[in-house]
Amino acid sequence: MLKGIHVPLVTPFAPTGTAPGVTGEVAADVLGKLACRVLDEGASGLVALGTTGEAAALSPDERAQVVEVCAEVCREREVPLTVGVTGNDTHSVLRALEALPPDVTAALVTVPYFLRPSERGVVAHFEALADGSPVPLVIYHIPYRTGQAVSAATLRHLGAHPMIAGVKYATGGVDQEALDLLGDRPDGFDVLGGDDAVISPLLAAGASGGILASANLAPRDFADLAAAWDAGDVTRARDLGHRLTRLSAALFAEPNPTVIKGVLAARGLIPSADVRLPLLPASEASVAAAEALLDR
Ligand SMILES: O=C(O)C1=N[C@H](C(=O)O)C[C@H](O)C1
Repeated sequence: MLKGIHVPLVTPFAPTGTAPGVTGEVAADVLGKLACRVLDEGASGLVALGTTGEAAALSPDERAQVVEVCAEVCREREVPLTVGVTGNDTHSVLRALEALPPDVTAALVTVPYFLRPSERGVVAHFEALADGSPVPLVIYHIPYRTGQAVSAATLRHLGAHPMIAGVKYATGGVDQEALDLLGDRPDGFDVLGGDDAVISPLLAAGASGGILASANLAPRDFADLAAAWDAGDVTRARDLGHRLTRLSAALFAEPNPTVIKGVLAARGLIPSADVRLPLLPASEASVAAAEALLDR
């Protein structure tokens, strides 16, 4: 269901010029333009309310506004819209899923964080969500943030549920569990890379695509990378992959999405590089280093 490169859009804010970490309102018109730009350049779909979109720092009204803007663009372009839904208690996540507006293709749901339930608890959580959700789920597996291990066997078990469409796999590398999962995944269950710097080897190992913050800046290159691995064009894929890994490392030199917003603002694509507390804007040096790689 979700192949290719899906872009978790940043949330652009109107400039205030007050204090670092304090921003103006969501620049909805600019968000719409960013959405069109990444799709024009080859992205397969959009992700609203990802970590990159600073979802946790948006008010409920702002979250609804972001989803509305993205949904309108996805509707016009007939591409999938995935919406991030976070939370670590089953009932409130289920309520949030039930409240999703129409036009949402899938919900990106984080493995319950901080609580560290057993893996059986994780399975019970996702089965309860999948049984009640109006849209298919993509499991967001990011153990270095959630503190929760989930094995390939557990993901494979969950992937057999008809309402669990895939996993955004972000364990920090291409580990044995990733290869185990990619070597034997349920029919119709997509594995999407979620660690930008290792997307190339994950695609080489058989991932269906990626949800990549770096694609806010280089959508065409990431789309080409996915297409090259898909077509078996190993020489091109390796070359692109090596270059994009360096770019992603530079874009993640400071907490995401601060460097990406710095570069987007420097290029006039968003009105300010502002991020909301507890994030602080990236340093000029990090933005300049990323820009230099992007220019190459
Ligand atoms: O917002 C997302 O979705 C992503 N967030 C990750 C992060 O902030 O660590 C990075 C990934 O590229 C996509």
